[in-house]
Amino acid sequence: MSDSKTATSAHPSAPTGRQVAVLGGGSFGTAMTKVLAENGHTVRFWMRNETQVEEVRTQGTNTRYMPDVVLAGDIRPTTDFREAVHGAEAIFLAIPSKAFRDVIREHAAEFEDGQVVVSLTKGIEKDGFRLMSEILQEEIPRTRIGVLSGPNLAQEIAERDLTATVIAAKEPEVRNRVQQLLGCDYFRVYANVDVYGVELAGALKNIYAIVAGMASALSLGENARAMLITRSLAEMSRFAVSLGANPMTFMGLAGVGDLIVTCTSSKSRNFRIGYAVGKGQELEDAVAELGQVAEGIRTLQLVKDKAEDMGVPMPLVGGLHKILYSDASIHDVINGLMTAVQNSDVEFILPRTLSS
Ligand SMILES: NC(=O)c1ccc[n+]([C@@H]2O[C@H](COP(=O)([O-])OP(=O)(O)OC[C@H]3O[C@@H](n4cnc5c(N)ncnc54)[C@H](O)[C@@H]3O)[C@@H](O)[C@H]2O)c1
Ligand SMILES: O=P(O)(O)OC[C@H](O)CO
Repeated sequence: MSDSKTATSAHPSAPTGRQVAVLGGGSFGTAMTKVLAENGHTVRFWMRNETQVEEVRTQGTNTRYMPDVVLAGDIRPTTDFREAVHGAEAIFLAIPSKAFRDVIREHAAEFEDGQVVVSLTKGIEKDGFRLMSEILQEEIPRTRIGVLSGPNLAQEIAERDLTATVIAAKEPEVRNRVQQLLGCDYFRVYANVDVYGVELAGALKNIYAIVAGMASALSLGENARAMLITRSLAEMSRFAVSLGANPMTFMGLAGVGDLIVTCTSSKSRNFRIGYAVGKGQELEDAVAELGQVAEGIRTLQLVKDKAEDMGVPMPLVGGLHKILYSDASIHDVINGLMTAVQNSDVEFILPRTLSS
């Protein structure tokens, strides 16, 4: 947290009588709980660790994940899943992608018909390349599903820094409800119907944040950073469009917005992993030191395989994979990228003609 700020809660708004649930007691679950509680809603906050529940209940803190944050309002931490979701009009899931399906499957019977269930998770499942909304659709089709994604560093939201996000859902009622529940004077919620594009953008940008962290560690310069972010956008939208996403989604907050923040901020865990590796640290050591999830590492492997299967050129993904898993030197990979065939800038104007 920056020195000049405190993340103590504002006086919560008057109680609204609305009941919501947040599942997952890490950084983002804590930040979203804080927003919802400050907005006057009753928040059932589910996590698996009883000690953490006790700390939230008695101190209003979650020091393992957000050491400087004090929570206020009607927050009911619990390890009891049913108690958390029963009667909640909206359920927000901040569980890492690796555990997402297991948690939902184990508790599928506890969700109620028509409940609004919103994934906050920015990752992809290994088997079948499923996004979290697809897992929800498969495991709990009785519910109404949405996805929230955007330039949303948990720490800044907890500090009430001005932030915007995107709720993507097919049903207008789901979009409207989430906008009402979460929106406030420091948190704006925009709407989109391209669920797949919004969700895939959130997962893909984590890969490029690792690359950007490395570039920062090597002091490659501001021109290089602009090149990297822009070519990342070209690459991730090329991949997503080939899977059916709307290219215009990548012009929005969930696309270029999230890419910018994650590729430029040392508050991003993915960026920090790239920075550490760029400074010479082993990947496993960097991950262990972080102690929180950096989804981009898993996503990189899955996207590389999928892109190769589909024949979609992704030179930045390929280059990062070589650095992390084939012992290629960062300088050799950069040299390879810089001397590859020079292709078109915006592929929607001048189509890419070569596969390099
Ligand atoms: N932190 C952010 O700024 C941020 C912003 C937007 C989206 N997200 C996304 O939210 C998701 C969660 O991220 P985070 O920042 O909260 O991660 P985190 O590492 O801070 O916390 C993860 C939480 O998930 C819990 N968890 C892990 N496995 C579990 C299981 N099997 N059952 C129950 N709980 C389990 C952990 O105990 C921990 O409380 C990620 O997909 C991330 O990309 C994070
Ligand atoms: O800390 P990261 O790298 O997981 O990024 C957090 C958010 O996704 C930024 O929008």
